[in-house]
Amino acid sequence: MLTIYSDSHRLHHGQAELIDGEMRPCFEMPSRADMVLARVQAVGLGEVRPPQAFGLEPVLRVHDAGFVQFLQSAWQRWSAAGRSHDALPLVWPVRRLRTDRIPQDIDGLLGYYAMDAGVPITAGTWEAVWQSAQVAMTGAQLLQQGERAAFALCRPPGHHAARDYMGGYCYLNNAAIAVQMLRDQGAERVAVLDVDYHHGNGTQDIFYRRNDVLVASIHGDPRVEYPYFLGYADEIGAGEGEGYNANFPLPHGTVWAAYQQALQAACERVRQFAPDALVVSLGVDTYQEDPISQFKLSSPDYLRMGEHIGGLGCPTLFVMEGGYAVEEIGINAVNVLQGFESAQ
Ligand SMILES: NCCCCCC(=O)NO
Ligand SMILES: [Zn+2]
Repeated sequence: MLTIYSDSHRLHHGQAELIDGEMRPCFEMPSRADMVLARVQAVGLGEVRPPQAFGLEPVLRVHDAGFVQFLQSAWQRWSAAGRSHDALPLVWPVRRLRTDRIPQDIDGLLGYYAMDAGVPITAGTWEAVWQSAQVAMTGAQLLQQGERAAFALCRPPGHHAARDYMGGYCYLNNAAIAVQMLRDQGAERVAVLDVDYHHGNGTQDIFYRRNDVLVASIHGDPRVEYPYFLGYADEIGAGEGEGYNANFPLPHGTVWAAYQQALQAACERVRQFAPDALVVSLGVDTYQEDPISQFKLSSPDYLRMGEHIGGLGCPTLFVMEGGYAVEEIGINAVNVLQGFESAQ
């Protein structure tokens, strides 16, 4: 399987995130991608290629132009306010505050365009985010060119980013951008299977009213897990998109036996949708040792996960999302890819 990777990811390394009521070192760190790349190379998964350059147009097929412009200019605005540490929001527009007016001040803009305090912006963030999206688009192009599968080793991740907001370590929605590129290049129907521990609120939001993209997600129950405010089973899509969104929330402590049942149900939804291509949001924070997550999958379970996905028989683009047990992230992510290949 081909891997697409850009070393530009290390330009983004937030110093701290607000978690459990205190500022702690960011879990989303450069070594995550280094460990996955090392495992790809150690097992000889296949060639590792740099991303192609696709420009802004495909990004603007998914994201709001004002949001993208904010991402491009946020560090400069933050620096112009005399600050040299990471940019973080300090206020958010919750219920009955106005969002029909966009603030001009950087602190107002950060809150307007962020859903949480998990998205530090540094001097190199935009370049890293930009290249991460190019990595995903390159993967989409490889599928269009006939590859059965490809692995977009994206960092930062993307599935919490919606059309016009960032959050949960995500800035641009790499998987959604790849989906839209596949649609624009001829795929009639594209399915997204999100196996990250956290609900991909951004991906759901982007495609919620559409029937050309099925989004199926297995994740921690939002009653007790981030992102808390989306990801319930009764979110089935709206308008033309009704019936094209499927959430499979699971409780803390979920082990493979229960996870597998949800995965089989999600795969059945994909099978029924009969997509021309499948994009897998591959987070491995479902791992039993993950520091911020509460499922209990073991490393061999990821081989099984890959087999289930391979059994769908679709051209598949894997897009790296979360996973914070850095020592095992490479083993677990590549196990999915090797399990997939064994089922081809
Ligand atoms: N700081 C709150 C938790 C952020 C979750 C990031 C993630 O892994 N999403 O898939
Ligand atoms: Zn996650």
